[in-house]
Amino acid sequence: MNEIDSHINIPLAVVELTKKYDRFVALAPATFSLLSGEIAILSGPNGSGKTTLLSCISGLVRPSEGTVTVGGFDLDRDEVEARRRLVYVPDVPRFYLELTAWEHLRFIALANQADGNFEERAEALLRTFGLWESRNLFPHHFSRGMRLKLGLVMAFIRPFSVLLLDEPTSALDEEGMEILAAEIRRMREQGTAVLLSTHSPDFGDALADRRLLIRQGVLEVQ
Ligand SMILES: Nc1ncnc2c1ncn2[C@@H]1O[C@H](COP(=O)(O)OP(=O)(O)OP(=O)(O)O)[C@@H](O)[C@H]1O
Repeated sequence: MNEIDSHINIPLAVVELTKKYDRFVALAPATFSLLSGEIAILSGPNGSGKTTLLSCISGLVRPSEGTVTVGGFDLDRDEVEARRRLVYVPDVPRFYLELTAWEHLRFIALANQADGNFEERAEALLRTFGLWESRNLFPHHFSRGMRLKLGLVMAFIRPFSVLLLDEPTSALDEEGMEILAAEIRRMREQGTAVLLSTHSPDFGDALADRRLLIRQGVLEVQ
């Protein structure tokens, strides 16, 4: 394997990623990479920088310095290609007021050219997460847990090689956590790299191939 191939085979590479708000350092230079099929659990106290790290990697928040490379594509220079390979589920997913749950899925699938077999895949995912009966409702009428589940289904309806999840367990019941853990294990088998923040030690222990710990913006890779 040459140098370029080995680089492309690393789904996620983060180098010296830094975020400052004025003089406050929310994320000190952070460097790590994830291999294909690797699950990394990100933990740390409230306000330590977990969401900041995930949102900088996802491209939602612009870092002050550093690079993010997804499947060999630089998030800054090749944004479209990098974003095609990466999906981010925030702890509080946002929805369009005008669209039902089903319409959200169709919209995401179309936008990502992932409409092959759409109806079958959407039904299977909605059933898995217990949202099939609610598919024609508007997500702003959903409970917090249902919203998170729809956020997950919206992410999983299209292809990706890197999955970022911000505290998915905070809104899920016991059964929801088991369903999510099973989905994540299935993705690991398919080679997806997963970075997941959680305050739940049990959930993290059940899935972790690697641990990332963040304290006061300083990332420690274990
Ligand atoms: N837009 C912003 N402007 C200024 N400071 C911010 C901004 N966003 C985040 N911060 C600060 O950055 C720090 C890290 O916040 P972050 O949301 O990343 O923490 P977290 O580890 O995800 O916390 P929690 O576990 O409570 O969700 C906090 O001190 C927060 O106040």
